[in-house]
Amino acid sequence: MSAIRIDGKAVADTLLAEVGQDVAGLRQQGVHPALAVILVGDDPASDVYVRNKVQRAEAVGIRSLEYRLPANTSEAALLERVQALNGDASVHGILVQMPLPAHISEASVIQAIAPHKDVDGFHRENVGSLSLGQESLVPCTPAGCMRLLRTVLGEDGLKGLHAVVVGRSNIVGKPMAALLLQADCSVTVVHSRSRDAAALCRQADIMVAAVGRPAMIGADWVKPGAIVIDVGINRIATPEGKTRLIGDVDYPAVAPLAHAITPVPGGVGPMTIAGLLANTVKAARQQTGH
Ligand SMILES: Nc1nc2c(c(=O)[nH]1)N[C@@H](CN(C=O)c1ccc(C(=O)N[C@@H](CCC(=O)O)C(=O)O)cc1)CN2
Ligand SMILES: [Mg+2]
Repeated sequence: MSAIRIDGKAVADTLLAEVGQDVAGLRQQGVHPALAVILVGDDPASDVYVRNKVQRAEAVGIRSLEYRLPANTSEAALLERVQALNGDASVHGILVQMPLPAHISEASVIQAIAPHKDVDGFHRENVGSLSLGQESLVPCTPAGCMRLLRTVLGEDGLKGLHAVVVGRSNIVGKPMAALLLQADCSVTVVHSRSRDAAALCRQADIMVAAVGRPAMIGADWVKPGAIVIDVGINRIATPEGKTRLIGDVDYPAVAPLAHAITPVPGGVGPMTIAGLLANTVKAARQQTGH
């Protein structure tokens, strides 16, 4: 039996429809949610993500402000832009597209965003609230993974399961582990220094792969019947001289033994932008008391 293919595009479309209704309701009450998106430099993938964020925001009725700054923008100039947006009460969400050019400290920029406008959920105040199980703006990709898991397992279906997160990045691995723990999973985080990573992964009822290494997770890493969430988005060359996207999971090898699995593309990726817009609405509500 082949696995359930978790359709992230369909789940994201449902979330976007909910966000659209929330935005319409807020606008009737005189609140127009607004998202500022800042891109520094001309990385082609970032350019596409930013364009998609702005288009999707507008499609659900969120006002978007787009700032495209040259690659040689100084850290001071970027911080100045962030401070100006922090002080603008008509802007509810601020997002700085990552990665930033090497001469700019991502950490400094993230900490400069007002926590209540930090719709990526990367600021230490939001990270701290998440790990304490308190209300916060949650990073969009891990929040999206949780929603996909609940579509398969139901609202309470994660309780007591063993979840293994592969990767310990600040933007996916760590917040993912915190969210799974909050859902009453037993959580293991596997990383590049873990001893016998494959054996740890084979214990997983739920596996979330977020390492950025194409097809690293093969069939011998996965317990039959596991639910596999693939966060990896790796662009690889094809023999025909083109490129294509693949995940961190070897999909053709793993799908036959998993209970459910996300494809790449069309799995976790679409949830990221939908989650961002949901966070923008949440931020607008919090800031306006609606
Ligand atoms: N400030 C941020 N920077 C980055 C984030 C983030 O959440 N906040 N995440 C990634 C990039 N990203 C959004 O910014 C992102 C990545 C992928 C997708 C997506 O929809 N992927 C599709 C495939 C798209 C394609 O064909 O290229 C999929 O997986 O189906 C959306 C958003 C790093 N930076
Ligand atoms: Mg993301």
